[in-house]
Amino acid sequence: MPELLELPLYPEPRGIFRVSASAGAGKTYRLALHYLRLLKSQGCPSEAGLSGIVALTFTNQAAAEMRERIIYFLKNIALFTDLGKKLSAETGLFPEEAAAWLETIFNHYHVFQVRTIDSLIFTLIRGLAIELGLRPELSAEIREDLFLNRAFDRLLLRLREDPKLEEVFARALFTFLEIEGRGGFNPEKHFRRRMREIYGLLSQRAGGRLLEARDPGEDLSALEEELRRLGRTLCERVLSERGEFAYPSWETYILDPPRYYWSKVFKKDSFREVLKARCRKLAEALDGDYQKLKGKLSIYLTAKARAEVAPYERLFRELSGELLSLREEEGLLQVGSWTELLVRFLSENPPPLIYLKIGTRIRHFLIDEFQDTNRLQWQALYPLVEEVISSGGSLLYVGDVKQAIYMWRGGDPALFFEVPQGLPGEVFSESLPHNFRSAQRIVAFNNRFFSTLVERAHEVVRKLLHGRKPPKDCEVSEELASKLETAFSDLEQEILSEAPEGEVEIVTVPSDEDRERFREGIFEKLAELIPGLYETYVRTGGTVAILVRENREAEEIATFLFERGIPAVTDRALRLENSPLVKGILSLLQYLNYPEDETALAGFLKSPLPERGEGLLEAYLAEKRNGAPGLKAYLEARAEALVDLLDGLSRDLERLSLYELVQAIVERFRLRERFPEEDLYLSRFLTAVLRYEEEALSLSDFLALWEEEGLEEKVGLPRELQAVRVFTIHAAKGLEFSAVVVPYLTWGPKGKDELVVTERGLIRARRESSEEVSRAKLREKGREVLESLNLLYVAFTRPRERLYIFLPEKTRYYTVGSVVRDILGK
Ligand SMILES: Nc1ncnc2c1ncn2[C@@H]1O[C@H](COP(=O)(O)OP(=O)(O)OP(=O)(O)O)[C@@H](O)[C@H]1O
Repeated sequence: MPELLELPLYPEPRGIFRVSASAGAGKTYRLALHYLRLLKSQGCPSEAGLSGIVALTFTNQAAAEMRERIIYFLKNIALFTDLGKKLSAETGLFPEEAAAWLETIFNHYHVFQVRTIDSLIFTLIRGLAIELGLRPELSAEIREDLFLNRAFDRLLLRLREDPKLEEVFARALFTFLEIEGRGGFNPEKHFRRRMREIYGLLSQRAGGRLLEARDPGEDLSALEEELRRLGRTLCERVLSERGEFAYPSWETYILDPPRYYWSKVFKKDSFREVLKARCRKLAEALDGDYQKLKGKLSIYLTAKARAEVAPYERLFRELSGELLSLREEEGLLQVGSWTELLVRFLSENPPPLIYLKIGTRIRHFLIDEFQDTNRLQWQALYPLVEEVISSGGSLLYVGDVKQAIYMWRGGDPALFFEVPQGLPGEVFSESLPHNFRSAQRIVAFNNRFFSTLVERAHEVVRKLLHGRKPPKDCEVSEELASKLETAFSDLEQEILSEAPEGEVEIVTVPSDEDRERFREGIFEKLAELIPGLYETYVRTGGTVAILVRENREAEEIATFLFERGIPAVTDRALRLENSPLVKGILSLLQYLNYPEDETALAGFLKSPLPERGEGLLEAYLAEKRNGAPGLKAYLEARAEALVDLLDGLSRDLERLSLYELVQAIVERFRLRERFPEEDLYLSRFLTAVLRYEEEALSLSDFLALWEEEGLEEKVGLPRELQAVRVFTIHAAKGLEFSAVVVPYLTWGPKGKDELVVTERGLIRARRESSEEVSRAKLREKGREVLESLNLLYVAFTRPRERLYIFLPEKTRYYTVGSVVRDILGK
């Protein structure tokens, strides 16, 4: 099979190219190179040539990096640097051609199609708005949580006039409070959150497809009656034949199976184990009845597991209806629902014109990180790719199924190998054997570690699924282990002899049984390690990353480093709340939104925004004890200029956008001049505000949202930032760092949420559930097992030179930390 780079450029490459390779093998690099070769194949640089090549990535960040990489390569070729010479030889592009393409890109940036899959799908939807029954000006894309909140508010408004809805709502609330036993301090907030989770479960986890409306169907009380009748008959026969139960209480349980469903008496293989040994004959005679009872109980438990949470599904349907109305009335479409809408349309109609129109313009597709694509996205793209291939174009897709970490969002790594099926073109597969990223010792360590993991796949998977004492046979474990073996089969990489030696260090930390000591131990080690790494790498233009599983852990570590004077950023934000200025602006916004809010006013006074605010506040508090008036009245008497300024801002609220308002605050309090060291924070905050504003939020919407998750605001980090990066592994996918520390090896499958989506819809799985329900739950947990191991792989393969793994001396539960201990023989 020819290698991609050996394929002739003339005529243009046609067919399907698949590159699968382990981490750091140069997949993304290869994709960028291929992009350049495709430019070359277009002949004279032109807008049409540029728009005919579409490179798709998974996240906005990845798209931005890909664009940068392509431009960087072209610049190097144009300037004929050493790298440029190499690239020129590999791509066939001459310096003057590269310069001309650069100019074309800058002049026609809007057709420089390096974008996310979602954004392409949205373009398609917009092109089909009329056919889809959407408003043609459809443009606002809005975050799902926000969108759901609005749909939820609309539901609440309808409650009073719609008794049917009221009942649906009341039942869902009952499920939430009574059956699930949730609620907490602020039940409304938690209920909304739960409905968002349910929405996620039902729409995304189910492969992105919204489940059809359906009703539980089974009549629970009839089943209960039937179970009691079967139990009664069985007991009567035992007693009339002078039989005796092994334990007297079992008689009570058998008489009322719906109530005592959890009892061991329903878990025996045969009735012989239920009666005393002397009743063998009788037990054999009644075994058929016992099995029948058990079978019925299982049907009942499955039905119950459904019925208990069926109200959620009904409310979910109402919520979906509201989303639809929002879509129709306001032309809003939330992320995630686009694809479903398009796929549904495609399945009911012949490939629409837009596909043909776009399809004839696009000549080549390139897709990165394909292992995280979900089936629905692929179904939406398929007609377009088919059109491109059958008209002589190409598809190049790259990925690594070991790095599939978005299965929880419907990502389906099995797609990777299914893609060519049905596409009308020749298939070329290639794998890249070398590791270009990591130092020798790191590649050797990962080769050894993960191949041992594969050798012991069955044991590892069983323990992760069931704990340290797993059952001997478990169908789900076997399935998972063989999936793991297949995914990791091509894992070993060749080491480049010119790569630096590098280092892998296992750092022992206390057992995680005592959470507090464990945490302290980790922080102690970080305090020893990070300053040195900061000096060696960050100060000299390199990067140091601490990779964790949860955002919460990232926040905690970043704060800890911050307090020790080491600049640290998380992938979510430059810890905006660390900035007293941002805090002050938020208090002021709160006050402007609701001028009765004296706490907000006090917060603003305490912040560095007003020059003598803190003094004023202290004086006020001292006087207040003697019955002074409210804070605002106090300020009116003592700080007239400040009150005028506030009133001015209140008036501005009417005419300025949110972004302009924040800018006005920055200017009027001269924040940039007074606090130059906070400039970065202010810019970041303004960027975040701008993003929120694009979602057309009012000030109060903005504040509500910020309170919930503003601190998690994702704003791209400046590359040149001199700070330790504390990232989640999800955010670090595709990236690389000079040194990587993995401090918390505590993750593993949680299997925590009792709700599982099955073919039958939403069910509630508990320990005593029927076998069918338990298996569904176990499969769901199995997905988490694979994802946990893939996360380990992604984390260990990010460093270029040094890798530090913090290994707990002992672990309470069987987690990835235990896997590492087992594999390393610790
Ligand atoms: N052929 C090559 N020559 C020189 N450097 C390369 C080559 N291929 C890749 N690299 C470098 O190796 C590093 C890893 O490459 P890249 O990010 O493309 O790998 P990847 O396979 O996409 O990794 P991952 O799957 O972990 O995201 C990058 O720094 C890249 O510039």
